[in-house]
Amino acid sequence: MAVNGFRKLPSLASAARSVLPTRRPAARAGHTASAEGKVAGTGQLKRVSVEGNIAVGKSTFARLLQDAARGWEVVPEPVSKWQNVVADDAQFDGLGAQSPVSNLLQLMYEDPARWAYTFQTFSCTSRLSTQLRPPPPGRSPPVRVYERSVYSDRYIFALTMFELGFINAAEWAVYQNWHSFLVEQFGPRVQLEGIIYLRAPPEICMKRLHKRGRKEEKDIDLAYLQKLHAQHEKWLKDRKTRVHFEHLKRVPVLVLDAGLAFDRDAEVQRRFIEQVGTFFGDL
Ligand SMILES: Nc1ncnc2c1ncn2[C@@H]1O[C@H](COP(=O)(O)OP(=O)(O)OP(=O)(O)O)[C@@H](O)[C@H]1O
Ligand SMILES: Nc1nc(=O)c2ncn([C@H]3C[C@H](O)[C@@H](CO)O3)c2[nH]1
Repeated sequence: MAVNGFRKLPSLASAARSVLPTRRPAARAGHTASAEGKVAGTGQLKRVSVEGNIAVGKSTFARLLQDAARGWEVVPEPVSKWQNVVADDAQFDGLGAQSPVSNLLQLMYEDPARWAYTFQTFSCTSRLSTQLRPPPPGRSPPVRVYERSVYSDRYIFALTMFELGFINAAEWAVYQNWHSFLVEQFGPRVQLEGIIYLRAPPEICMKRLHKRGRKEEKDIDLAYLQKLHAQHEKWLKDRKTRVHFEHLKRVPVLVLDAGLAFDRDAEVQRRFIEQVGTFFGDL
């Protein structure tokens, strides 16, 4: 039975109240070509994450960037890994694929008090491996754009799960120790040179979430999106979240108004690409 733990547990309610060939017309306008040149000229890989609330449009925006300039490579969030957790010793099906043992995303939404900690350890390691993955052969893109990062794993989601009581004090201490240790071990390889914050009211995210209709998310309520929104604002707009990595304290953040129709309005797309190009160029 899919009972939504986020609604069921009282702690939530109370806590929550308190680059490829240029293809698109926007890119053909010439903005990305010059922006791309600026970045490419530095000869150094820049790593940027796109952050924002659930369903704000990160994947949609990432596709826009991917299509905009040859030197921008988008690395998607590894959601399907969370939906299809495979054990190392899993059996192979007749077609040579490993059978998934569970859908951790669904478990986490159904019973967050039981699964939030497990989810955060898995989401974070899968993000780490995504961030460490080398570029495709023959391509050394000047800008890699990640959908979320090991930093939002901690400073948005794990922190929220702790504040809502779904991760207990012992689990939170273990997670933080483990996160700091791993991130410090990988050092510059998992650092970000910039962050793009797609910012929109939670009510808009709720509408988009319903429009997308991902089955695991069907019972997410507005209070949860409001809580995540406040966490994003504190970290990326007010810069009041206490972060534990020196480079992250100074990382430049580009805030974009994601309430706009950047999914279909060519003028908004052109403006966003131009702003992003300038931002990348300045990193
Ligand atoms: N600017 C926009 N205006 C209206 N609808 C949008 C906009 N951007 C995205 N959408 C729609 O909103 C839904 C969610 O978008 P998308 O999957 O890109 O979100 P996301 O931020 O990547 O989600 P998640 O947090 O789950 O990774 C999709 O149905 C998409 O078509
Ligand atoms: N608890 C939790 N921790 C995370 O680090 C995290 N990252 C993403 N998500 C959820 C949001 C979308 O439903 C879906 C796809 O983004 O996965 C997370 N949930």
